[in-house]
Amino acid sequence: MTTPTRVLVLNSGSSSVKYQLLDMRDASRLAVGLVERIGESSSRVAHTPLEGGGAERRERTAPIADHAAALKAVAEELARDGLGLDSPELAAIGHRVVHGGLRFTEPTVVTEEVLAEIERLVPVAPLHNPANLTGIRTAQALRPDLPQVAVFDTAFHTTMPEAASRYAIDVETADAHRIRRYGFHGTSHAYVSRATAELLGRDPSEVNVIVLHLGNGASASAVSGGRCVETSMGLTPLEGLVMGTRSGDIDPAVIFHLQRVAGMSADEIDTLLNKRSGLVGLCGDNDMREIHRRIGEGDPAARLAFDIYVHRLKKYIGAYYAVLGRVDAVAFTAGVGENAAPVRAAAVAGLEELGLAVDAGLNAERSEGARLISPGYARVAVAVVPTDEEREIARQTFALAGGEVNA
Ligand SMILES: Nc1ncnc2c1ncn2[C@@H]1O[C@H](COP(=O)(O)OP(=O)(O)O)[C@@H](O)[C@H]1O
Ligand SMILES: CC(=O)OP(=O)(O)O
Ligand SMILES: [Mg+2]
Repeated sequence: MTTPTRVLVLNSGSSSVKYQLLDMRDASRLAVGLVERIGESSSRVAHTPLEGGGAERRERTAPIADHAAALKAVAEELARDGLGLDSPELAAIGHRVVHGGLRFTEPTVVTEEVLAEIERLVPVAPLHNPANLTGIRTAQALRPDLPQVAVFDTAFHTTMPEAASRYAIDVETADAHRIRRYGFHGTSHAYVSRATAELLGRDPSEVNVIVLHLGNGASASAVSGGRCVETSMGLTPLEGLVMGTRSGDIDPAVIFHLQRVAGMSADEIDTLLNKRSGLVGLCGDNDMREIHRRIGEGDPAARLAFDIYVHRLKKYIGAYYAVLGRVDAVAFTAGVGENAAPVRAAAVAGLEELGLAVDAGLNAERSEGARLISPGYARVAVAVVPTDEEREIARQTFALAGGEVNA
């Protein structure tokens, strides 16, 4: 029998599951897909078979009640292309797990004890860890013989110095409740900071990079010589930048004020800040494409939402510049970072004195891979670097499952 070389990666979010099936002999993708709007009446399943598959992209809407049903839909889609989970070519299943606390600094083979620890962290990642757990348990039930590997969003940030990772609150209280800054999107920050060094033709150990991961959730990180020294998310993925539906930084007293004066409960405020704030709270839309369109029509609420988003981003670029002392590159990634040229231009506008500038022509271009968008004279490279959390999770999963990774 040949050695299995395929890895299935599951990235379970609060209301979606993204997946990729890869062949780790060359890290090529055999299929990619997405189940979104889980729990709504019109969930969408989009499945694209790739290399050698020969089959067409398929899309359908159907009510998918929960993550377990979503995983079943994923298994069915793969099976239709002869890529089912029963395949003997599958070597392992890799899972993105958002919160790993302080304990998980490396990819980890899932055991009952690991599951219990991920469960214990649910209160600090309520939108994410429950979905991750369901993904793992469902995959285990389908393939109990395979290693299930958890790759943690928090792992890359465990190198942050205490000056960055501690909050300035009473130490005993903080320690008793493990309150500190953990940071998230670490797989993406690690991958993109390395890819940026590669784009510059330099070793990651030599370069300082500010990574701006701007998806639905958004975070910034300062990476020095390949190690994370600061990041914008904290105890939970709520701190930092303005996001699609999350507020990012606010004065914590806003919460007490809402409790005491507006009579809101802790759960109501949690929902307000996580789901009804950010871009959606400011203008009713969390999709940057829609915001661009409305700005084009002269819509003042969309304009203000954009300005607040970019203002916060610029503050973080300045802050991380100061933290790093010397910056070699600023890298934009994820849905907004990779696609929204106006966000990139506005975030860097006026920072010429810091050596930062964007070339309008390069910024407006559309292309697949990593690319520079700064003019030749700029001291600091500004780059668009597509992230690929799934491929990175596959690489780490396969390595842990004993495979030789060539790509
Ligand atoms: N062409 C585009 N122009 C501007 N923004 C875009 C474009 N495509 C995607 N986006 C933004 O990217 C977001 C999704 O980013 P993504 O990284 O896929 O998020 P997540 O992984 O958190 O679901 C969308 O909500 C939208 O705001
Ligand atoms: C941690 C986090 O915010 O993840 P996402 O962007 O997938 O919501
Ligand atoms: Mg994402």
